[in-house]
Amino acid sequence: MIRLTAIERAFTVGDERVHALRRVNLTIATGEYLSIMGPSGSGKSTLLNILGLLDRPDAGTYLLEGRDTTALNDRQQAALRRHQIGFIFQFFHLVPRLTAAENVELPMTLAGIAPAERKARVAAALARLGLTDRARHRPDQLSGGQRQRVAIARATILRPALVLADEPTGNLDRASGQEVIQTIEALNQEGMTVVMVTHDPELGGRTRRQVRMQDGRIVEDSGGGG
Ligand SMILES: Nc1ncnc2c1ncn2[C@@H]1O[C@H](COP(=O)(O)OP(=O)(O)OP(=O)(O)O)[C@@H](O)[C@H]1O
Repeated sequence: MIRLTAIERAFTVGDERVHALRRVNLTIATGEYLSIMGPSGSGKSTLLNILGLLDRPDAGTYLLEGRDTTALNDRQQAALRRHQIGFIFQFFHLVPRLTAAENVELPMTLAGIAPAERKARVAAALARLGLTDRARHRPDQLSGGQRQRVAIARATILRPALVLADEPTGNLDRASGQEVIQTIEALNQEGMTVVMVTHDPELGGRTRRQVRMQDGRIVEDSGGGG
C-alpha cells in the first residue's frame, strides 16, 4: 500500500521557482492498476520519480508498505527500490552490449541469486513473453516491442510489489503497444501494483483507476484508495 500525504516538490530554475507538485495526496492500494494523465509539465514524471524513490519530496510523507520512506537514507532507499520497485521507461534503457537474456538476468546477478536459478528464471520469463528465440539477440537486433518486453521482464524478474511505467508505449507502433500493454496487464493480474504515466487517452482508459494532474495538483481521481 502506498500513501502520499501533502507531497511538495519545487525546482529552482534561474531565479524562478517551479512548483512541480503542490500538496499532493494519493493512496494506492496493493494490486491497483492506475494511470496518471495530464498536460505536459503538470507534474506526472515528478510524481512517478518520487513514487520510485528516484527523487525526494521537499515536504510531505511517503509510506510504502507501511514504511516511511522519507525517513530512510539513500542506501536504504536504494535497497527498497531494488527489491520492491520495477521501472519501465519509454526508451527501454536496455544495456546495448548485453543480449536479451543477459539484460533480464542482470538484476538477479546484482541481487546475488545463484547462476542456475538465474538461468531458469530468465528462460521462463522469455518463454512467457514469446521471446525464447530472441534470447541471444542484442537490443539493436530486436524490434521496439520486443525491446520493451525484454525491459519489462528485466524490471519484474525480482517480482517487485510496485511497477512504475513512464509512457511505456510512447515509442511503439500501435500493434507493439498493444502487446506491451497486455504484458503489463498480466503483471497486474498476478498481483503487482501498476502505476503508469501516459498521454494516450485510450491507454489511460484501460486502467481501472485514472488520476488527472494539472499544475502540480491532482484535479481528478476516478476512485480507488482515495
Ligand atoms: N529537474 C528539474 N529541474 C527543474 N525543473 C524541473 C525538473 N523536473 C521537472 N521540472 C519542472 O517541473 C514541472 C513538472 O515537470 P514534470 O516532468 O513532472 O511534468 P510532466 O507532467 O511529466 O510533463 P511531460 O508530460 O512533458 O513529461 C515542469 O514545469 C518542469 O519544467
